[in-house]
Amino acid sequence: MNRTKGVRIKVPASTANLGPGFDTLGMALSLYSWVEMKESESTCIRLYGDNMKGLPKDKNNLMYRVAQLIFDEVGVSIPELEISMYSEVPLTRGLGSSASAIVGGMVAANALIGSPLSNEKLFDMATSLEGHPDNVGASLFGGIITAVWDGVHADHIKLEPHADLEVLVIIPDFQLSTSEARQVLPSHISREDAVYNISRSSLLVAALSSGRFDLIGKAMSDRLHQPYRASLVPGMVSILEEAPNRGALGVALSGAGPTLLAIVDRQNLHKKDLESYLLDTMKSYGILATARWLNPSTEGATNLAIVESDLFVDLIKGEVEV
Ligand SMILES: Nc1ncnc2c1ncn2[C@@H]1O[C@H](COP(=O)(O)OP(=O)(O)O)[C@@H](O)[C@H]1O
Ligand SMILES: N[C@@H](CCOP(=O)(O)O)C(=O)O
Repeated sequence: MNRTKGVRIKVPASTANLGPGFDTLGMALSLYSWVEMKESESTCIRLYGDNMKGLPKDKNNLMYRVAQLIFDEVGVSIPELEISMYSEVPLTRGLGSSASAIVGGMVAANALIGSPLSNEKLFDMATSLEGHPDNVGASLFGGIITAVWDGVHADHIKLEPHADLEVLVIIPDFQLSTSEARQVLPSHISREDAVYNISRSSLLVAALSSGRFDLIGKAMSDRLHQPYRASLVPGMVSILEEAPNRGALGVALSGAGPTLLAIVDRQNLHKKDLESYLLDTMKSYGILATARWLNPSTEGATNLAIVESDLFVDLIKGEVEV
């Protein structure tokens, strides 16, 4: 087996669901994590930047655990690893931090042993761990992905985001774990609501593929998860209703929340007004939030260069180890 000295991977964050595509649609975003991994005499995990605060730095760390899943799958033994990670992705805000860590750890571990596993196999393993393919698929493949998971295998098709699509995320200053935001969901839904979502999710994929910006707003409406999660995200209901009148092409809860996402036409001249409206509305509900203008990331983790390196420090530009 061809083992390289060390590997470095860049992984995009993600926004899952895009409204109606619960557990199905995802889009990679230009907010990144970097993971460096190499064999070591004893395990050492270094985490850089405020977003990494509180995460375990021993063999319980998610990235170490997913790396061992890869080695077990291939039948190699590398029990001791040096792993470094720097991430721009805030934790538990609905921007796919866990998906980034899973994908980053898996792609890095696979690369470390000469990439014996295909991207499709990594996708199956990552989906099995995360429980749904939307956010891991976006981080792994980039672009907009539509995915299906049958409990064993995940299939996907990647759409190239239109060059005029820009994304505004409003990140509240509180955390909401995906597991908590899934607990409020009902286990059964009516046929009417199922039809409502199937039709809009299909329309959204078609609108995104064909550049029909005029239909994105209508297509991003949802009855499967957002109404049930509304009580967890103050201000969300007002924003979902009003943001399309303030210049958003469409608006949704990002992943399991609490971040809200607006899809915007890059040419829109009133982007600043939209941002102010969203921040002011959150504030009126007592929520402080940060706005970030992002782009869809067309490249996923697997498409970016894997380099030999043992100088992670180059990359982190003075970020402090936490
Ligand atoms: N770099 C990382 N290393 C280890 N664990 C991580 C990392 N990033 C995220 N996690 C785990 O994922 C959890 C957040 O996942 P989740 O609740 O799904 O929210 P998110 O929307 O950010 O993915 C964190 O509390 C932590 O347990
Ligand atoms: N489909 C999932 C997506 C969760 O994404 P995350 O980025 O919030 O972890 C859900 O809506 O629960």
